[in-house]
Amino acid sequence: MSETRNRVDPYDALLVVSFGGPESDDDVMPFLENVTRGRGVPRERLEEVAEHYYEFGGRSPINAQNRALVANIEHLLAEIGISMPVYWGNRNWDPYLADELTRMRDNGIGRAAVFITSAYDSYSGCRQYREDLADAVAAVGPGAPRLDRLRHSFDHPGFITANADGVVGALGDLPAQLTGRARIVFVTHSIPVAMAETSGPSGGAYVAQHEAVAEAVAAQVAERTGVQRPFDLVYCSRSGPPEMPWLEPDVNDHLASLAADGVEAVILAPIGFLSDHMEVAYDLDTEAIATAKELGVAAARAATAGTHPDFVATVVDLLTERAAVERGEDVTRASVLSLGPAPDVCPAGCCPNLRESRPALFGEDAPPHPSP
Ligand SMILES: CC1=C(CCC(=O)O)c2cc3nc(cc4[nH]c(cc5[nH]c(cc1n2)c(C)c5CCC(=O)O)c(CCC(=O)O)c4C)C(CCC(=O)O)=C3C
Ligand SMILES: [Fe+2]
Repeated sequence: MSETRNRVDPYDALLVVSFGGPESDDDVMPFLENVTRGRGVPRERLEEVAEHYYEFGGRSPINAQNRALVANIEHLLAEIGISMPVYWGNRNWDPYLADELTRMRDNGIGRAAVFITSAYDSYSGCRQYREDLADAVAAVGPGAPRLDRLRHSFDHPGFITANADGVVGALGDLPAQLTGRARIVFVTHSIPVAMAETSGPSGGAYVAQHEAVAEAVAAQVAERTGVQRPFDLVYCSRSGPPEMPWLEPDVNDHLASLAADGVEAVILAPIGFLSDHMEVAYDLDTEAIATAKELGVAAARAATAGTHPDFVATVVDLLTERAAVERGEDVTRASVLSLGPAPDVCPAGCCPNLRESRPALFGEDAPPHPSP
């Protein structure tokens, strides 16, 4: 059967699943303790990160971004004639996953699609969400909605275009005489090298996916501006104990080496973040921008995919795609990278938890749904 893409059956709802963030000073430490429980993050690192949040009044931008994303998805669904509720739950802060699943159950939601606000493969960006969802479903028990995870969005044309738009927009923020010479510095969250090496179905997916996105975004920017700009992929927000290797170079060190090479202007393009998280607000907009200023390098930050219309449409497209798959139709998957698309269902052992074994949804190794 060929596909019909304006339908969402068999799903009763969409659940947006995110990281969560604090909204006041009093939330900050309990939030950080939730995030780092059992993760071996040194106390000094926690105190340092807490200061970043306090500088912003204890409020991360992430929740407001997610509320806006949900509102935009609801709006687009209504516009294309689909009536479907959209829920939102977080791994690390209110509204928590189990509470949201309980609310869905009470509203009669039997089956829901899950959009995770993380575009790439890694334990932190994929399996950790899947494990926390398995815990939340088990906590709700029989009657919890059945969940299917939408595939990762990194290779979707809407994600690439949203990020290319961000870079083109930021070029306009640089002094006019420098835009032609600006280098694009793509930035993502650093992760432990061991996590990167084991990411995805056969390892190395985290870096490979980011490299492919960087190349595609840079190509689109070149096409639109008529200037072929050099680009790099670098990392921010390193955590963990100092003796543990994490992905490098750090964005600040990289800016110093670019300055030493005579680079006069850069665009910081946070392709690793779907919206303006604290890493973007602090590590890039505050810290890296200050580093660039000290070095005498002109710098502007590209917008994240956020609520860009093409990205909102990406979420809805992934939803209608998966719904068609579940109805047994043959689907065409929008994908612009030679790597993609990522699978709907993760192979067993994909993005492993290197610390302990926990049940995770959405994989060939997923536990059965609690029976009624
Ligand atoms: C790959 C990745 C993503 C992208 C995928 C995704 O989006 O999920 C991501 C997102 C986020 N990370 C976030 C915040 C934090 N991450 C931390 C710690 C860590 N992140 C890691 C990786 C990632 N993190 C890792 C390997 C650690 C070390 C501890 C561990 O192995 O788990 C810590 C502890 C303090 C510190 O160590 O920095 C905090 C506070 C927020 C919310 C920001 C806000 O409030 O706006 C978001 C969206
Ligand atoms: Fe993180």
